[in-house]
Amino acid sequence: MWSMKERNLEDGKDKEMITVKAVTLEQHVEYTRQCEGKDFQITRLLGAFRSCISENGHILLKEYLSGWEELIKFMDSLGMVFGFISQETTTKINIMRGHLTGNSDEYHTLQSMVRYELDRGLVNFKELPQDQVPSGCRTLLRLHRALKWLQLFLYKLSTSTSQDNTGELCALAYEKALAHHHSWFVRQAAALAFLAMPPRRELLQVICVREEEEAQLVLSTAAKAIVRVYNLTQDVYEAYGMLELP
Ligand SMILES: CCCCCCCCCCCCC/C=C/[C@@H](O)[C@H](COP(=O)(O)O)NC(=O)CCCCCCCCCCCCCCC
Repeated sequence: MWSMKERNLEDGKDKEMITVKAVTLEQHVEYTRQCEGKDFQITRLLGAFRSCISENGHILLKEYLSGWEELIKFMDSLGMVFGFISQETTTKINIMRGHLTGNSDEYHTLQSMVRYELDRGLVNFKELPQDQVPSGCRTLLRLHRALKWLQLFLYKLSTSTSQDNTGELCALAYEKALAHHHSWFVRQAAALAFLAMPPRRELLQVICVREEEEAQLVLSTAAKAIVRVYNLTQDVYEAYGMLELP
């Protein structure tokens, strides 16, 4: 049933799809009221990553960072094992917030940030001196790469079953999207964290979804919203030759 509607969207008959989705997503939002005590809510994550795209396809940095802050809440709700990943994410967000403070016009969108930092020679195309604050371009690139991991993981989770091991899904997405950007030490630490991933059913409870169909809808909708953000960001980094900033 779900995949039939999915195909309709791909065939361009998106009106019916959006109506069906809106109703079902509404039901999910209604249900999430029962989870209001929880810090993390995937609908908030979805909201942030949807609203961070402006009408002209620019990435709004404040909203983008709010999406990341939701992800930090999610990691924190999973326990201490994920602390180093959450801490690393927080460090990157704080660098970005530091840039935004007092320069809100220059750092309003990804596009304005890139222009501003390039015009002033603030982007290091060679190794960064230890005492220098990393540029917004370099810092956001790290988050951007991790977003690819998230997109793959959410997609895998949406198409998986209760028999699938979530840690393995994490590891597969990690190998594909992120591992080659990380040192040996970080890769070992990530592999250990993946072993501690809760089973799918528990994960769905954290995400606040009840049943399979709802899980597929919510996860795949979130994955699609993130793909859009990822692709727009990737285009900018590619256009300016900044995909490998050290
Ligand atoms: C909850 C499961 C979390 C799995 C996360 C998968 C990614 C794991 C690798 C993270 C390693 C973090 C350690 C530090 C890495 C840094 O070396 C490295 C490079 O930075 P540098 O160039 O400044 O040195 N930093 C990074 O790559 C930034 C990593 C940011 C990690 C963000 C992970 C977000 C995970 C969000 C999980 C949410 C799942 C939601 C499901 C509904």
